[in-house]
Order: sequence, then C-alpha cells, then structure tokens
Amino acid sequence: MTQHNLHTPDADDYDPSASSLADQVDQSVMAELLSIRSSIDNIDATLVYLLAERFKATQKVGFLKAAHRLPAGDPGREAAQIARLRRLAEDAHLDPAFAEKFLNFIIGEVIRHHEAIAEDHEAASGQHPQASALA
Ligand SMILES: O=C(O)C(=O)C[C@]1(C(=O)O)C=C[C@@H](O)C=C1
Repeated sequence: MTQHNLHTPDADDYDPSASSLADQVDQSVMAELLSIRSSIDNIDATLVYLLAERFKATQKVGFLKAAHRLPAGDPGREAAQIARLRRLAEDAHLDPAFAEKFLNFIIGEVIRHHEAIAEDHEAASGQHPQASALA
C-alpha cells in the first residue's frame, strides 16, 4: 500500500523553499537563508553532474582493466591523488582530512564498480572460450 500521507519529496516536485524552520525565524532571516540556499542548490547540482562525468571516465578505466585483467585498485595512484587533493584542499581552505575521506569514499565505490565489471567480463569470456583466448 502506498503511504500518500508520508510524502517524500523528489526532484520532480522540488520546492527550494521547503523548510522546517519557517515558524522559528522571522521573514527577513528566512529570505536571507533562502538566498544562500539557492547557491547551495546550484553547487549540489554541479556536484551531481561532476560525479556523473567522473564515473563515466572511471567506467572506461574499469573496462580497460577488466579486458587486460589488471587489479581494480592502484594504491600508488591513490597515494598520489590523496597527497595532491590534500594540498589543493589546504590552498582552498577546505579541511584536508575531509578531502581525503571524500576521495576515499568515491574511490571505494569506483573499485566496487571495477570489480563488478571484471566479474561480468570473466563470466562472459568463460561462456566464449575463444574470446578469453583473445583477451
Ligand atoms: O586510475 C585508476 O586506475 C582507477 O581505477 C581510477 C581510480 C579513481 O577513482 O581515481 C580508482 C581506483 C584506483 O585505485 C585508482 C584511481
């Protein structure tokens, strides 16, 4: 049974002024809050598009690694990426520990995708022995 009274907002009916604070703040504070939130909304949308592009690129890496039976993870590359991002974060006044945690979170997901691609690839080449000989 669908629970219409427990409505969870989705992207189609996004209300940028949705808030649980309306009865706790005066209108001028709410207006300022909504104005700042409009930038936050733009930034969040950009993050989604950027992450989608990054995952498109890492998917290509996943196919390449699977085709050549390379390991999903590359700790040497990760160490270099983390050192670089920590430096960039410091320059940008972002907590470097947060930047590292965020990158590790994304890379963990990428590695799970790589492993799934490799499993699919192995299963497919098992079904076609001549394909596995060519890999
Ligand atoms: O560059 C690679 O080899 C990738 O698989 C991509 C990526 C990343 O997401 O940046 C993910 C896993 C590796 O450990 C290193 C980097």
